Amino acid sequence: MGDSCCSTQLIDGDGVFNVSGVENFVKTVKLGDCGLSYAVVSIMGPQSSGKSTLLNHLFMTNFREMDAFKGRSQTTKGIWLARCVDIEPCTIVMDLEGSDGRERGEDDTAFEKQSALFALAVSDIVLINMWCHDIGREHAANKPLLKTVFQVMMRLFSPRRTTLLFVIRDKTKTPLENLEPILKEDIQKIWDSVRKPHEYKDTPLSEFFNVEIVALSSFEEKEEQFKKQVASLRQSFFHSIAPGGLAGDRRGVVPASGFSFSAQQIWKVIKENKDLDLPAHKVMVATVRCEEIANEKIASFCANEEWCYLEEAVQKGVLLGFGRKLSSILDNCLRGYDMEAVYFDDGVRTSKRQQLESRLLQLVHPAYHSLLGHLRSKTLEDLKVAFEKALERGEGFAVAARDCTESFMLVFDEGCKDAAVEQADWDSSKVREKLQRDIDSHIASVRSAKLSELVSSFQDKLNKALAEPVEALLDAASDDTWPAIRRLLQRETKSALSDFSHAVSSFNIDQVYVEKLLAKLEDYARSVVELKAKEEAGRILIRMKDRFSTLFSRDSDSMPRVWTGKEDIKAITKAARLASMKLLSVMAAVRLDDEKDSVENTLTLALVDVANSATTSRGIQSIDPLASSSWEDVPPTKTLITPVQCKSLWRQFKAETEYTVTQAIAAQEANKRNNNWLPPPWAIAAMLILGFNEFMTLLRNPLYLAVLFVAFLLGKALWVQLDISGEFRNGALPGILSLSTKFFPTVMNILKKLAEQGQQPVAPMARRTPELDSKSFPNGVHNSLASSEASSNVTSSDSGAEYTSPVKQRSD
Ligand SMILES: Nc1nc2c(ncn2[C@@H]2O[C@H](COP(=O)(O)OP(=O)(O)OP(=O)(O)O)[C@@H](O)[C@H]2O)c(=O)[nH]1
Repeated sequence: MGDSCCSTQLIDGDGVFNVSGVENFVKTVKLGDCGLSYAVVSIMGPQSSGKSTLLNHLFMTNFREMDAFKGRSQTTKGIWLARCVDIEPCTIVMDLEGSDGRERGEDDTAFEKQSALFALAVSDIVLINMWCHDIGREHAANKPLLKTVFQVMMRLFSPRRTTLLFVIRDKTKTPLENLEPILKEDIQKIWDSVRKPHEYKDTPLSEFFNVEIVALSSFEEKEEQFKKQVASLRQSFFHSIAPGGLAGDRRGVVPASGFSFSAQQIWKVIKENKDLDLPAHKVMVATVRCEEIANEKIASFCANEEWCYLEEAVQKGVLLGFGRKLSSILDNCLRGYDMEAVYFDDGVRTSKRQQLESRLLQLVHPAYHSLLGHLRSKTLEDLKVAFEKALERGEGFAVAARDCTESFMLVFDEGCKDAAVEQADWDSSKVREKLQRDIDSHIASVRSAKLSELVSSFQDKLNKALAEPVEALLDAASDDTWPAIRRLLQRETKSALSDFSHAVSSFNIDQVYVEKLLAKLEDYARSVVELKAKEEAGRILIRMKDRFSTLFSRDSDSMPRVWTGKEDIKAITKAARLASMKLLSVMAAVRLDDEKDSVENTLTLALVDVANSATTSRGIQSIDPLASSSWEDVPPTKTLITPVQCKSLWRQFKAETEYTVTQAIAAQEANKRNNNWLPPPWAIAAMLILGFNEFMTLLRNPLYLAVLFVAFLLGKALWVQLDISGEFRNGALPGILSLSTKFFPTVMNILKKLAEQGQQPVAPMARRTPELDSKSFPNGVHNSLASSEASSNVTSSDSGAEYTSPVKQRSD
């Protein structure tokens, strides 16, 4: 109450619109907040007809009035604007420059027409100020004005009814009831005389205008009455926008916040002398204003702290309650728009709202998208951990995979629900599909890792179960070797495959793949055997030699052989070689498929029987069956040792075992020689019979006996000193040569020692007698005794030697 307001010039005398002034005015009187609840009043009338005076009394404004004492000259130039004080709803009033202005000259009616059109376009109520005495006058001052008003009204295309309130000034004693018909007749005449467009030809005046008439006493002469009448008139402006009020027709009213822009545009169109299509104008104003409001809302949304927080938070990770919070901010923003744009054209408002909404959603979509991205990756990471734990707990792979997938897809769906913005129907299915794909690929990779782990653990088991037994079987190399290996392979493979099938059943993988894995495992088992066989084949020569020397050097009870001379070395050698060849034939090929081959026959024929055949068919060129790089009935993939390799191996084997046989033969011969030392028994018997007399003589003669004893001692000393048995260990010839060089020095040495001992005194000799046992004997005796002990130890402990030298045994 009681707010007064300075008037603002809306349009100056030169027709320039005061944009900033009006905007300022709108802000000051808070017109923008009024929506549609406001009324615009304007006043037209001849110059100096007391318009400003009337407005100031009627609305308590402060338009400039002419000083009564200075005479009647123009005070109001252009159009002025003020807010009516204390009138509800908010009413603004425009004071127009007086018509028929002497200042502009008679012909300058352009501004008059323009301002009249402007007032009609903008106002709900137009006051037409006229002198009472002009009523019924042919050349009344207001007639051209009215004509102008009616003419321009046709150009507004306006569907609204404007109130024309005729204010009759300086009323006379003639009652209004008498004046009113005359005035209405005048008005009708003017209306009729106005040229109308075809469509309005028969349109009655009442369709465009609501004509009201009021008469006031003279302000100058009857001021009190004037004031009373004005006060009464003021009452009609209260609630003027209510139906039936002076501004009751609200059609086409521009919302208050658009008033400034609307007035500006209307004036622009009028100045350009174009037709003023008010409905189109209204849409245009609505479009511009709604756009402005939408822009303001977007700007305020961008600056919204809560939104800024959300936007920043979703860059870092998942944010709970995102959808709810964002929806609420968006809702506030849209509601703000609705409130401000509510009075603008429905169609425009709605479409601008949609645009605003889609712009806002566009603005927030990246945040939503980023949130979904975080949600997706977090869900995937959580699934990985949970899946790993489930597997560690021992859950079946397929069950764990299904459960984890289901539960984490549900978590993702919940997250999507939480992130969903009410205003948008964004589709999260693409992200969901991506997550599903990621989960599937993770599970697939874990599955393949677990399967290969499983496969390799079974391979390890197979390796353990097969490698060593196969090695042992191959080492034994007999006719049953390969059948035994086949049985072993079959048994172990069967058990491994059955265990593997059971283990793999929890993976729920398709049967074809399972078959593939089983086949892989089966192949692996075979490959273990094949590899082992190959490895053993690489050591065949050592194995053959081992076997040979074992069989050759030990008897059937595994006792070391002593080559006494009775053994059939040839037969033993043959048997040992045959056994070694058996090894070769077993190792020559991999025989996992129970097929028969002729490797052994070929080898026997070519290697063992070759001597026989060579002797029998000497001179006849026979084809060597081993002169080939492949066996007749063994495929190359299964061949471990080719025939030609067998041949070369056999040659090497024979060469390297030759020495052992030679040694054995030598040992046997040496043994035989040792056993032949005494003459044959018949010779001993003959000697005893024939030499009986000499023998008896010798026994009877102690001197002969002493000589014989000394000769024996000398002989024994020579035997020991020369180590005759040792010298003959390496053969007869080297022994004889060695003995011949050592014989004389040794004899001399013994004689010298005897001579030295003979010269020494008897007493010391007698004293030293006890030591003689240990020192007077040549070193060789002790050495021989010592070495005999040592060698007996060696012989007994060195049971693993290739063979025990019979020569050595004899020396003991
Ligand atoms: N006779 C008469 N004179 C009046 C009345 N009211 C005001 N006047 C006088 O008319 C003169 C002009 O008054 P304004 O109110 O300035 O008239 P106006 O129409 O606004 O004038 P312009 O703005 O120049 O067109 C002043 O001297 C007033 O005292 C009235 O009711 N009767």
